Amino acid sequence: MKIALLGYGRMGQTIEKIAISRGHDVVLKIDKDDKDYDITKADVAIDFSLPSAAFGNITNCLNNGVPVVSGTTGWLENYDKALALCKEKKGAFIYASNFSLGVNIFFELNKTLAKMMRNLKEYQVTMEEIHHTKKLDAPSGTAITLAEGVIENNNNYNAWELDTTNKKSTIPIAAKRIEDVPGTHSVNYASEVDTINIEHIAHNRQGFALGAVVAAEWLVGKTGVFSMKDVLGL
Ligand SMILES: NC(=O)C1=CN([C@@H]2O[C@H](COP(=O)(O)OP(=O)(O)OC[C@H]3O[C@@H](n4cnc5c(N)ncnc54)[C@H](O)[C@@H]3O)[C@@H](O)[C@H]2O)C=CC1
Ligand SMILES: O=C(O)C1=N[C@H](C(=O)O)C[C@H](O)C1
Repeated sequence: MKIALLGYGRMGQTIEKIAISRGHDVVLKIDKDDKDYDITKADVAIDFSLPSAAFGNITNCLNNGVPVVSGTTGWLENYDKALALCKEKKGAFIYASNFSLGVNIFFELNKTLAKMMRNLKEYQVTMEEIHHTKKLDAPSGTAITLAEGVIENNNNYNAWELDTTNKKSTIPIAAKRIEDVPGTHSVNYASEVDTINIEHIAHNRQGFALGAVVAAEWLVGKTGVFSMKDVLGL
């Protein structure tokens, strides 16, 4: 497969190594100063760029009939427009806040736990995410997906907020920034007598990168908007 990398930073470079090891050709490596390139050289594009750049990159792919996988976080105010464009152009698109197999299993575990806690009013949920100091967005896309997973499955909660909140129906998300941490997420249900805690710790970026390449392999030849749940059959 001919792959275009849109964003050649920490993730773009990790994805390149994994793509090559799986027999793919990286035909374009696009970063912030690359403007005039022909995206149709690629069979599929993988976007890990910046919150401010992702929507433009996705739009360019969909307008040119190139399937696109995006892992960039912090651009979701434009997500519905990307879906509409994908439908209009009969294109192929996957966004995931986290492409790792482990986190996608963790997402399902989070939803199951949220259902189990529905009638247990003595517990209050909080979330924490820890990332490296270069991260631009907070809370992380993964933490937002986790919060949405609780809200959809537990009607004691209807919103999330960064840091603290006074409302019992709002999930507080603490975002910590510590040098070199690839990504740690925890969901905690605390009562007077105990705490139930589930946690995912990424040890490096390999899992995110492998998931993005597997998603790209899966997407080529399909039409529609998909999620990692579709790719992994979860
Ligand atoms: N969904 C997932 O599994 C994961 C998502 N991420 C997200 O991916 C994004 C990138 O993360 P990193 O690689 O760590 O960041 P990074 O800062 O190392 O790389 C981003 C690169 O995009 C470049 N860029 C800027 N404007 C661009 C444009 N118009 N087109 C193409 N590239 C452009 C930057 O110059 C930079 O080299 C972030 O939003 C991060 O939250 C990161 C890891 C996993
Ligand atoms: O910026 C990162 O590094 C990461 N971003 C994603 C997010 O915002 O959830 C995924 C992962 O945690 C690493």
